[in-house]
Parts: sequence; C-alpha cells; structure tokens
Amino acid sequence: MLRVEDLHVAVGDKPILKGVNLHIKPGETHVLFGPNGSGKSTLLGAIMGFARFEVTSGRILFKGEDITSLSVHERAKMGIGIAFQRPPVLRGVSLGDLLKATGPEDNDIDQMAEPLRLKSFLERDVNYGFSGGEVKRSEMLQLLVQNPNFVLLDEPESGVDLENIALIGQAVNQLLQKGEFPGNERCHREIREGRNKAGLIITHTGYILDYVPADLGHVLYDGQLSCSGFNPQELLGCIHKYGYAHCTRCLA
Ligand SMILES: Nc1ncnc2c1ncn2[C@@H]1O[C@H](COP(=O)(O)OP(=O)(O)OP(=O)(O)O)[C@@H](O)[C@H]1O
Repeated sequence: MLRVEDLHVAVGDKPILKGVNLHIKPGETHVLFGPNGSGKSTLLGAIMGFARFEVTSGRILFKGEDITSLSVHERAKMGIGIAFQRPPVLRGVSLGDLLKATGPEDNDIDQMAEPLRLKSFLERDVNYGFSGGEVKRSEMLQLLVQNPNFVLLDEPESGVDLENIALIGQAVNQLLQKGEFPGNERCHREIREGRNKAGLIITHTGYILDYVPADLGHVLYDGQLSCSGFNPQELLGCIHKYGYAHCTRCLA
C-alpha cells in the first residue's frame, strides 16, 4: 500500500531523513520508534506531503502510484490520513462543523463522538482549550470521520491518561479495521467486505501496543531505519536493554 524508497528529506537547509526505505502492505500496522529529533514526525509529514518537508531525493508510492509531488489535499483524497503529535487550534471552527465538512452525510457524528467522550465538545472550537488527552481523542474522532485507508499516527497516546488510552486504542483499531466502533456504518461495511487498511504509528512508550496489535517495528536513528522489520514488542524490549543505537544487538 505504501512504499518509501531511499527517501531524503530536508527541513530548511538541514537534512533530516537520509535514505529511508519502508514497505507497508495492505492490512499491516507498523510501529516507529526512535530518539527525540531522529526524524519520525518528519517522515510522517513527508508521507502526508506537508510543504516544509522538502524531498531532496527518493520517492513515495501509495497504492502503486508515485505521490512524491502530489499536494496534501490530493494525498488525503487518495486515502491517507494523519493524526498530529501537536495539532493546531482552529479558532472560529467548531469541532462539529469540521467533522460534518470532512465526513459523509450518513455519519452519525453524535454517536461517533460518544465513545470518545467528545459529545459535549462538538460546539467548541477545534482544540481550543482542549487538554492534552482531549486533543488526542479529537484527532482520533476526526480520522474516524475521514475514514482513510492508510493512517499516520504521531504519538497517539502521549499525554493521555491510563483509562483513556483504551479509548484511543479502540479508535485506532477501528481505523485499522481491527474492531467495531459505534456510528460509522461505512467502516462497518468495509470491515464486512474485508478491505485492508494499514497504518504507521509513532510511539515512545509502546503503551498503545497494549491495545493495538501491530505487525512490524522499526527504529529511526539519525535519519535512517537502523533496525527494521522486527516484532514491535521484542524491539521495544531491545531498546530498553541496549538503547536505540544498539537495538539490533539482541535481534540481528
Ligand atoms: N525549521 C527547522 N530548522 C532546523 N531544524 C529543524 C527545523 N524543523 C525541524 N527541525 C529538526 O528536525 C529534527 C527532526 O524533527 P522531528 O520532529 O522529525 O523528530 P522526531 O523524531 O519526531 O522527534 P520527537 O520524538 O521529539 O517528536 C529535529 O532535530 C528538529 O529540531
């Protein structure tokens, strides 16, 4: 579904990604670990097509098509969605209006907001005054409404309290067709029809893995995938034991 080939990305004049190769097949969930500043969000931003991430060489293919020069809007229409690490506040735009504008008419927004405990937030401006955990739940709700084929999740559980991580996990599973979620009939139809969604999740702690079954894990270190294609839980254990720089030690 997604193929990243020898991707080099710069932000301003600074090279951040220095030859990333990644292949995520339909139905697969991959996890991305790595130290602060190694380029994880840069990789997600480059896949989504944000202009500040300049692809200096390499390419990104989605559903077999080279999307390297496509706009964010075109990529979103092809089925890529992103949940930000630190999403912006949108003053003057209520969450309910945003959700109505981005999703199909047959979505029951109230019903979809209920399990994420966001029904009372629909009248509020997007993310304005939301707590850290509320922002993350709002990101999940926006993605559930958009219903993309491929999701990029940047630290979905960071700042979320222990009880609400389960809600985030449930939402991620719905996005990845690993479980049901109320109010989104289109998603349920797709699950029954067996469509294969896929995703790439950045996590530092791995807490989300307690709820979301993931297939493969990678470590981004100094702009490259230094350790790639391992069981995510085992990889997490190796990072704890040997650190990011030497995590291949117990896996290679
Ligand atoms: N405009 C800029 N000019 C110079 N460096 C930048 C600019 N924007 C981002 N960077 C740098 O790019 C590097 C990669 O950032 P990125 O957000 O991708 O890291 P990350 O792996 O997601 O980190 P974290 O785990 O802390 O979220 C960081 O060192 C950051 O400071």
